[in-house]
Amino acid sequence: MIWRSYHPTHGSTGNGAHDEALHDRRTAIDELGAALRELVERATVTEVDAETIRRVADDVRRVTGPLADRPRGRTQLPTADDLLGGIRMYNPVSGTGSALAPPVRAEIVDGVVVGACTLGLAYEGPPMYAHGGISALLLDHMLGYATTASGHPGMTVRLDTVYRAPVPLQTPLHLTGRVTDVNGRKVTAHGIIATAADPDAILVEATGTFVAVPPEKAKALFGTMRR
Ligand SMILES: CCCCCCCCCCCC(=O)SCCNC(=O)CCNC(=O)[C@H](O)C(C)(C)COP(=O)(O)OP(=O)(O)OC[C@H]1O[C@@H](n2cnc3c(N)ncnc32)[C@H](O)[C@@H]1OP(=O)(O)O
Repeated sequence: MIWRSYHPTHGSTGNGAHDEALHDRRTAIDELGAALRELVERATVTEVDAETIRRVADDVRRVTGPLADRPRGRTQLPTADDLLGGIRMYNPVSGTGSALAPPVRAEIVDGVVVGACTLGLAYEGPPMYAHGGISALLLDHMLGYATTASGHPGMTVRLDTVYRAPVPLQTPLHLTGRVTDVNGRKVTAHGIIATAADPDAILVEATGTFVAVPPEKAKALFGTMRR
């Protein structure tokens, strides 16, 4: 599974009408995701008065009503996703439909996953800097992408994170992830977060161990999943 951002050419089935409807749905999800992220960031940075905040809260509750019509449960995959094709619209790191994702844009360059994102004030931990858990989240994602892209997908069983310097908010970031060792079912990967302006100065780095899930475990964990 590769958690990449959606692009219109991904996941083509050869069925024109179906592909067009799917593309339209994914584009709409992209648009809603962008609007939600803007809402989250504006709600975080605003210093308007309490009356305005209450009015916006009422408005938001009202406009989200239509989305409640056809909810899916945890065993049902989003119809816009293509799990095996690596399209996860709501992934909380890279999903363009997610209100939680920065989102990270990542690609593979010479066998290394290279990512970019900018974290807004919604991700704040220490004043002006990213929450440490967010850095770990981004790195888990980068390492998971690297292990999957290398042909050795697995689940994280361990993530060792070293915080060398705070990660600044509202600053373009540079992220990497690469596989460093494959030993049977166990894969080790390493990644970093730096600023785009100074990509060699490591702010946070992580080493992760990923374990391939054997078929019987996969059945127990994911067997109830349906499209
Ligand atoms: C339909 C498609 C869906 C596909 C869905 C794919 C989802 C991808 C998700 C990607 C990334 C995530 O966020 S994953 C989410 C966070 N991670 C999780 O929730 C994983 C929770 N952990 C687990 O469920 C389990 O540990 C498994 C299933 C991963 C592995 O269990 P297991 O099969 O019983 O493995 P086990 O025998 O214990 O260990 C195998 C080897 O790994 C080593 N090992 C185990 N744990 C550790 C550890 N913490 N640190 C070091 N090494 C460890 C063992 O010593 C052993 O080495 P040796 O004796 O062989 O030398």
